[in-house]
Amino acid sequence: MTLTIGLTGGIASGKSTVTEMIRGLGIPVIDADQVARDVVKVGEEAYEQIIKTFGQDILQENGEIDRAKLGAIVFYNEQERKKLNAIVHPAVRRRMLAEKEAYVQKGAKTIVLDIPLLFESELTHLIDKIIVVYVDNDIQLERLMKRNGFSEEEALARIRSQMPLHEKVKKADAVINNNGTIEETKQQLLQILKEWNAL
Ligand SMILES: CC(C)(COP(=O)(O)OP(=O)(O)OC[C@H]1O[C@@H](n2cnc3c(N)ncnc32)[C@H](O)[C@@H]1O)[C@@H](O)C(=O)NCCC(=O)NCCS
Ligand SMILES: Nc1ncnc2c1ncn2[C@@H]1O[C@H](COP(=O)(O)OP(=O)(O)OP(=O)(O)O)[C@@H](O)[C@H]1O
Repeated sequence: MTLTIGLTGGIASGKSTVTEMIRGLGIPVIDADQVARDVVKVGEEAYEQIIKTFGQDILQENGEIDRAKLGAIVFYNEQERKKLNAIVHPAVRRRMLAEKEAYVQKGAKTIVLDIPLLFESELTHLIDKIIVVYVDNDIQLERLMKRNGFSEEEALARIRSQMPLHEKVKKADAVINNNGTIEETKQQLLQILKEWNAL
């Protein structure tokens, strides 16, 4: 039996930092942000639907989707965001399920699915246990502005487009508090994986 762990949190709460650690332990990770990029590549069905819905203006000169332009639309307008989610999420769900099955077939002991919108996009049925990576609001804002070079307004638009982190914490089987140092975060991760016999 494979243990499937869902790793979630808020934007810039530290999911990628934690998945790096998990990969370092030899546990496979499927990254929903990466899958969401793959399913909108030129020629994919979701790519065509995005152009139909948002027009040619959101394309770069080489025909690829201009993510900054699309982000500037969807993170400021809930209706537009819902339209994009309705196109991208079903394709993400299908591919995540297929990738997960491939690891299960190979007999992996543990798999981690890194899904920022785990609760928002109805993917909880894919997993057995949920870890939420938590940070305080002010630290999240500061790290997001620093990492992406966003203004406070740009960062807040993204944070506000997600379920509040304290609500995600209530739905978690385990919480990693990432307010502290990277080492403190790693110790919490190891403790959880040991408790779940996931190593
Ligand atoms: C709007 C897009 C083009 C912006 O791309 P960009 O390269 O700037 O951001 P990236 O994809 O790396 O996402 C960064 C973070 O933004 C947050 N985020 C992304 N999409 C959404 C969304 N629809 N709603 C809320 N938060 C989101 C997540 O925390 C994610 O980790 C892109 O995020 C997208 O296509 N989103 C829709 C698909 C989706 O929901 N992806 C999330 C995982 S399923
Ligand atoms: N404990 C920590 N101490 C200091 N900086 C940290 C810590 N954890 C993460 N960071 C930094 O905060 C930023 C956000 O972390 P990370 O990219 O892991 O978040 P994420 O949840 O994967 O974000 P996204 O949802 O956008 O994919 C990064 O620049 C990372 O280097």
